[in-house]
Amino acid sequence: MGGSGADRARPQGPGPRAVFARTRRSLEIAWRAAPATLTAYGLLNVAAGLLPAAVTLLTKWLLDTLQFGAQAPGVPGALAGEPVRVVVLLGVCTLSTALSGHLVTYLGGRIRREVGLLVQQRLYAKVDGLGGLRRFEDPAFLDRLRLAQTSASSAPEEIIESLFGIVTTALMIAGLLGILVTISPVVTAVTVLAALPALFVQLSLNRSRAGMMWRMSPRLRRQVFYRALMVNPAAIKEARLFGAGGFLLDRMGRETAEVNRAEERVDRRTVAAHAPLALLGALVPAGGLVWMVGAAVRGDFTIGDVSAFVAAVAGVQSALTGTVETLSRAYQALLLMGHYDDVMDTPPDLPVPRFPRPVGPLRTAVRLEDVWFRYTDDGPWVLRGVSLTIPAGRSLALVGLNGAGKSSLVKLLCRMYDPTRGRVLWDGEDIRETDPRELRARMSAVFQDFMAYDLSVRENIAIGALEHADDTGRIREAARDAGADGFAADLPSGYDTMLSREFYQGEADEESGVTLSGGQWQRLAVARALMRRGRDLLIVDEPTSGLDPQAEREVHDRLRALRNGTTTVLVSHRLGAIRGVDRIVVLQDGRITEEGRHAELMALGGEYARLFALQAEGYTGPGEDAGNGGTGNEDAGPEGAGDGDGGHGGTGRDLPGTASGPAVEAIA
Ligand SMILES: Nc1ncnc2c1ncn2[C@@H]1O[C@H](COP(=O)(O)OP(=O)(O)OP(=O)(O)O)[C@@H](O)[C@H]1O
Repeated sequence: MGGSGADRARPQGPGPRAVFARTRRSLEIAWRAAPATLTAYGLLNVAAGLLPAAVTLLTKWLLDTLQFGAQAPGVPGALAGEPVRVVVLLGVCTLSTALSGHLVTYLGGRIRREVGLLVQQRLYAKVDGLGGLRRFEDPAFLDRLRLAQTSASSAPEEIIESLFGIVTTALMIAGLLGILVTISPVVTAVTVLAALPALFVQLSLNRSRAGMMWRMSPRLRRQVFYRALMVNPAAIKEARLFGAGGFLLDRMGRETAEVNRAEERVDRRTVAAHAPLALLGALVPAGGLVWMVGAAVRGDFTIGDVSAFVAAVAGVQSALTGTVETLSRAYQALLLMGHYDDVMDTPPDLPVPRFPRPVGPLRTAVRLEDVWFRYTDDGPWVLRGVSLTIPAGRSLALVGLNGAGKSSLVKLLCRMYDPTRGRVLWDGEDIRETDPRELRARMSAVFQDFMAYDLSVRENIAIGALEHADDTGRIREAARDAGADGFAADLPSGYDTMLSREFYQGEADEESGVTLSGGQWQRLAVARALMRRGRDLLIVDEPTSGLDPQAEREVHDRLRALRNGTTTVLVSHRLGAIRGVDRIVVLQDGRITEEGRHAELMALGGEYARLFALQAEGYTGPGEDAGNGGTGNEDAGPEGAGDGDGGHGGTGRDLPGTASGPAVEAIA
């Protein structure tokens, strides 16, 4: 979050270099996305800029020709005394003006769509390529990313539109002023001078509006956050039970009111500044017109001059107003483009060497060598000098209380982060020397906070190994192994049934989804991991926390069979389920405190034996001294404080009183 407070205090107006760089980037994107459309758009804008002056001039010539015939002053030879030719030209120009407006809008839309697509692709390819997780836990980066997501597809197109808009109005103003100068340099000077205050006042108002929007943006985002909470099913459950709806509504209302007050202040200043400007804007042309008419009556000006004056003054004024609006939009778009640039220029959090070492099949071991890890530079150590060997083909279980560092260790194994100190070795090679994608291709995993995708059952499983997405046999086998085949086959469209908690497309639509239970989602997550069969390392972080006793038994049996020969790292609070692994490692406060087979650790009588005994008491019912009233049993039991992790904990991580779980079987 560092520095964001100070940054918030002022709108970060882009300097000239940033304006140039962002405009150039926008043009480059538009050129990549739609070169022909961009060229046509540019040419049409130039034409649109020149046409008003042409119409004004032709009108003047027409009137002068009607008044003076072939002797009309200033009318070119071919048109002199030829009002029909002038009318035809005037018609062509008027028609072109009308058509060019529509064409510019159409081409602008095309550019917007093409640019939006390209920018979206680039932004999300960048996000996908960031490699690790660190950036996604940095609030400042997330904030920028959110802004880039909402604005990135529109900002480049708006910058281009503004750029061409400014070119158009500049041409228009230059053309009209050119005509005015030929009529009267004094009138021209007065018109320009009268328009300048409006320009400066508008620019200053724009800046203060942009500043207000910038200062209000955290409030706007919090407002969106409260709004989302009020319709989020998970949040609604709690809001209903705790009666927190009013609290959220009140918070949302307060944020909105604060934003409204700030907008109101800027609106009032705008009105106050505009009143004298409007007066000036009306008086100058009116005064000029009175003077022109008087001079025309005296014979100093022709009727064509008067008509050209009226059209030119009105044209210049409206063009200047348009420029101000365009500049204001450009300013906003340039600010937003800055967020996109920031995201695009973010370096990856996991450096990948230019020539990464290939990751071969695991032959000897994965090894952690004196690994120290913390999530932020000033945060507490989560792992403190962990050294650990996971021999190829063997299974290892990580055990420890909540917050001991088990999941963090797993994330280091998958190279979601690099250790702060120490090394993780794959067959002796530091995994920092490898490409994380290649490394992860050698692994499969079920994470504690697994994903539930609003896709079909088939797709939910196939995501584990998309190269086999069409292999129905493999998908069904993975589902069977995870205990998901039974309920999946019974769904309305079997494996093609859409699973959804959010999308609904109407009663008759097959796309509208079926909602699964927490445990069913978890079985799909296990099936997804099992789709990647034959990988070198299988990581299973709390695979059965939401499963019913029967499914838990089945999944553990299957995992036991699968880990035969597969290098496996298993994290579980169900100590009975992991007692069969080759090695159990106890983590306490980021350090390894015990290590060995189940029997060895039980004989040691340390932390593992204590946790195992506590859990056994839970399963054997209200024993003489089981659990209640003991010493700090809220923390001591591995399940005691486990709810709430990753949004999926809490769903029966332990099932006290059930008589058929593997833990019971193991302990009995
Ligand atoms: N993304 C993160 N950013 C900062 N701190 C984190 C992050 N993830 C975990 N931690 C902290 O790291 C410590 C270890 O967490 P970790 O999830 O590794 O524990 P665990 O042993 O897996 O716990 P549990 O049994 O509850 O799953 C905790 O103190 C936690 O608050």
